[in-house]
Amino acid sequence: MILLGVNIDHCATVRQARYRDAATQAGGAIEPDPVTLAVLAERAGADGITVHLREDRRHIQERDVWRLRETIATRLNLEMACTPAMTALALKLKPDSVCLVPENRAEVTTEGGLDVAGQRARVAAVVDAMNAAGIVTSLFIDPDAPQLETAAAVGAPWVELHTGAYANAYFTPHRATELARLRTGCDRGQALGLVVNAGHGINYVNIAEVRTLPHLHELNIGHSIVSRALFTGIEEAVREMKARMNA
Ligand SMILES: CC(=O)[C@@H](O)[C@H](O)COP(=O)(O)O
Ligand SMILES: NCC(=O)COP(=O)(O)O
Repeated sequence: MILLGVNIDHCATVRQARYRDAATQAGGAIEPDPVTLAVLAERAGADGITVHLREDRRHIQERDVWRLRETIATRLNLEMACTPAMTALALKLKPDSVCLVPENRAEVTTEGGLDVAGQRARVAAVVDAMNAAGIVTSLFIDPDAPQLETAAAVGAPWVELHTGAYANAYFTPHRATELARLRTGCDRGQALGLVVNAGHGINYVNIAEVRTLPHLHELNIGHSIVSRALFTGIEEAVREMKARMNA
């Protein structure tokens, strides 16, 4: 069975919608509360909760991650940039796992995978710190051989394959090529002894193909689940995705 990590970032996007900068953000936007959403998602069968604490705090705030740590019953997966500040925060927070992701303030969303091969020493230092603290590290990478091989070489136990290129290509002639690229990545990750997760842009339509990828441990899905929850409620949105993942 493939596990489901529910990313609740975009509940916080709605909450922050009226706050343009850190000064007003601190003014106490309180609803919709991401922690409440996380608890309801768990009640509906979420196997874990994922949040991306971005440096620009466009959605999830630091106070959210501390409240999640105290409240949720499943697993807390903290997505973070490879920075000293985020490493220090994670070592204090002690999430069940961290997922190292690329970040830049100009991006609309996470546009590509972390270039592990191009910054091996920087990534290895964070992985070593997390390994020493007993925190599982996942690397959010494109499904390509140099990234997968470097992920294994730096001692990361998990990878999360970026499914965004496939999701964006779904209605184009490139869809089959991107799915094949992911399939090859899953096989290579398994062969390298890595736990293989996947995420970004997975929805209630493309899940029918994503679920056929081999060796999948967990899918991290957020935007489509939160979007559907606006109409059906989070519990039904989570139940429906779990049913489709494992149909
Ligand atoms: C790393 C990843 O794919 C998700 O966490 C994604 O970043 C969702 O958050 P954003 O929409 O802010 O990128
Ligand atoms: N790492 C992917 C994730 O957590 C959720 O991405 P999305 O479903 O919001 O695109």
